[in-house]
Amino acid sequence: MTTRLTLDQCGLNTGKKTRLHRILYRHGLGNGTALFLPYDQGLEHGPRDFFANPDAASPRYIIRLALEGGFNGIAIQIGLAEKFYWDYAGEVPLILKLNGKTEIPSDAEALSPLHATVADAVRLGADAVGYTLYVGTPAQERDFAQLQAVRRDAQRLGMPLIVWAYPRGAAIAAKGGKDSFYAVHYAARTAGELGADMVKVNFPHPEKRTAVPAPYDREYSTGNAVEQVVRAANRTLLLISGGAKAGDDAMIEKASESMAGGATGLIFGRNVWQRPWPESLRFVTRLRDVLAKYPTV
Ligand SMILES: O=C(CO)COP(=O)(O)O
Repeated sequence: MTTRLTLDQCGLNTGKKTRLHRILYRHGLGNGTALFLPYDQGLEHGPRDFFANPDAASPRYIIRLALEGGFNGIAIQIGLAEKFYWDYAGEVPLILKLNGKTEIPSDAEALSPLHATVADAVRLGADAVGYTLYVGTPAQERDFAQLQAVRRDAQRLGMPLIVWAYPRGAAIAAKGGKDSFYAVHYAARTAGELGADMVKVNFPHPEKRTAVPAPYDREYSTGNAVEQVVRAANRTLLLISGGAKAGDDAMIEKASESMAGGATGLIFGRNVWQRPWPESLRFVTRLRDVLAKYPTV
């Protein structure tokens, strides 16, 4: 059976470990797994993401979902954190996203600029910070340098660093695309190499494994793809993201395969809040049922 990475194996300083312990064992199911509610899509994709369920345009809908759904944390940008987090402070952990961008310019040379600091996260009572790293774009060098400064502050202030590791750009497109096994596997490794405490990746698509050059075409032809991505992340806890809205059963299968592969948890946004109330809450219950089967021991 696949074992899940424990906090004690992560080599964390006291503040980071305390905060991650709070997230993983004092919230959600309290069994070491994580269910995060991301709500940065209003910036990243624009208001179009709220057309499917207009109620979700209001942070209050998200707050209600986070609380009633028993999430381990919500990931939001500084503006919403400043204006809304106090309404439910302490009841659900805050992951402050430190960088972000709109989808208006093309992603080809994507770099997500910083607009908040680790010190802001401390001031707001956050339990982690989030950083979006684009792996493989021509702007990668500047991205790595920007991440280095965040990593140092996070280390100094005892703040867990969660890296959204997104493969992007023409080079990735030529090697199977951003959801290919190659891209996701490499992105998880990259985040671990650069000092992430937790890494968020897209679900690796096994059927795209062969779209890349050797040795990927033969080395990774069998088994649970998530398991291999978890191994690539080493002592960095791994989260799998939801992606565009899909059917219930497909999402539950994705969640189960992720957890069976050793992921610490799920960070599902649109698939949760693009549903109207109370359908959204019912779907969260199904996700929690999956997590309940995979406690971290
Ligand atoms: O982490 C995420 C966005 O920040 C994932 O969101 P989605 O589940 O909507 O893809």
